Amino acid sequence: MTQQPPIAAIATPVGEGGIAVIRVSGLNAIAKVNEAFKGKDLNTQDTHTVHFGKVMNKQGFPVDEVLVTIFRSPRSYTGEETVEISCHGGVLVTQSVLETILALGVRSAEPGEFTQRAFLNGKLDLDQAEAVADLIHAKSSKAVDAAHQQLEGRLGEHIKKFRQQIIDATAMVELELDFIEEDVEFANKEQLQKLLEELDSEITELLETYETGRLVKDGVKTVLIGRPNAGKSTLLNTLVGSDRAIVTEIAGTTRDTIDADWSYDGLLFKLIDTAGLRETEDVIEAEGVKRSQKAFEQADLVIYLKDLSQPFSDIERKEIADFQSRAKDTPFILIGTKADIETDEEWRTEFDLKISALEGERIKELKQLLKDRALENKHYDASSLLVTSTRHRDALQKTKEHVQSALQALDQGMTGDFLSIDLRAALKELGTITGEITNEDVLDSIFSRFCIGK
Ligand SMILES: Nc1nc2c(c(=O)[nH]1)N(C=O)[C@@H](CNc1ccc(C(=O)N[C@@H](CCC(=O)O)C(=O)O)cc1)CN2
Ligand SMILES: Nc1nc2c(ncn2[C@@H]2O[C@H](COP(=O)(O)OP(=O)(O)OP(=O)(O)O)[C@@H](O)[C@H]2O)c(=O)[nH]1
Ligand SMILES: [K+]
Repeated sequence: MTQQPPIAAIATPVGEGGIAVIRVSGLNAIAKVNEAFKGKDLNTQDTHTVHFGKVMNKQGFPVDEVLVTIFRSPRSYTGEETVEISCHGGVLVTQSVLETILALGVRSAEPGEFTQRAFLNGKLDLDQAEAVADLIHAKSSKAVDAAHQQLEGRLGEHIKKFRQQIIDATAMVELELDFIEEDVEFANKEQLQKLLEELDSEITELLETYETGRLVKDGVKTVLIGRPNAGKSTLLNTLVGSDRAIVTEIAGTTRDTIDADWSYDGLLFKLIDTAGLRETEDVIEAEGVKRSQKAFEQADLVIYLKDLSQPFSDIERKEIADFQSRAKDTPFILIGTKADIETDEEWRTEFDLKISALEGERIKELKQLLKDRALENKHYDASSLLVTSTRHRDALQKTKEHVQSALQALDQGMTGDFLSIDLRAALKELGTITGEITNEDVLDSIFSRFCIGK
């Protein structure tokens, strides 16, 4: 393992806290920190041991009382020699300790640089490094589960299995190339075809988890639409449990879309309250209605709200039917609101649910309905592996295309070298997921998502 020059950063959030941690990793990190440490000689201490002492500045004054943990290479998160300094959690104290270390000739770490080093040192595959960022950014418990699965290497295991299958297929192709004269080709062909078809369907199966994975990781974009005064803002406030959106009896109160995060049963919903739909002369309101339409188009889940205290006009019926058909595969939920107000209207329309946000009627049922519909037709169980990143999905998609192209070549009786080209390309795509094959740009875009100190 080659160790790079040492880097340092505060690994805990900036702010007042009980303690804060400064991380130092790289060549001679222990000796470096030891220069500023008053206590035991850190140079002679074992890996994974903790030591009490003081950090002293160049003028010989104590900066803080600390606990220092040392990790000897390669047994650390980064694989490099690493020191963690736990100091008192004040903003200024923490900054002073960091500056004391930087003054020893240690460079400030870039965002994600520790994890990047862990990747370069083979401690983590690229997909695992990405999972670290996902874990940190996770906003729901299902997103945490998915990131943990990936961090544990579950995606990597699948990729490694696919790789082995392709290598096996390549070996068969090459065998055929060697014995082309001896007519072993035919016996092999069926076996090879079976292997590639299996691979194709396994990749497809993994790819199919992406739709769920995306919802779990990014949240379900849930758009509330309907006529002015239908009760959209009231419902949003009821769900999130605070007065996020302004509610008044004036139709046309909500002028712009309003976003609020709401979690239910481990799933994150990104609720979007929209301006009530109507023709309007008001330019601001008209722009709001335009934005409502846009939000609708990007939705993962649509809730159309209809005020049950108002008669149902034909225009409204048409509008609903229109939205429903435009929603296509996006789940569409029709909710009757203000069920607490009596009406003698005969409802010819099937509502999924009739609620009263004001009285809290059937809100529990609504929450469950939202969750069920959001994940309908999507197999989800907490232990299953999900593809959650577009980068992985794209690479898997390309792998699949190469495998299919190999199958086609086989079917058309093309020679082995054609198959080899496809198989090699498939292998390369898989390698980009785990990071065996990568480039500067990909790494930059991945690690720049991290915070400093990770
Ligand atoms: N204080 C602290 N807490 C932390 C981290 C850290 O770096 N420091 N982590 C960072 O994100 C996570 C834990 N990840 C870690 C992964 C590996 C090793 C490590 O020392 N690995 C050695 C030894 C393993 C062993 O003894 O079995 C190794 O891999 O060889 C440490 C932390 C979360 N909590
Ligand atoms: N009785 C009753 N009134 C409700 C209920 N939900 C909302 N309202 C009232 O209906 C009016 C409009 O509610 P909003 O939540 O502002 O409706 P909106 O659909 O967001 O309205 P716009 O911003 O105009 O699009 C307010 O006076 C609410 O108090 C309900 O369940 N029952
Ligand atoms: K209103």
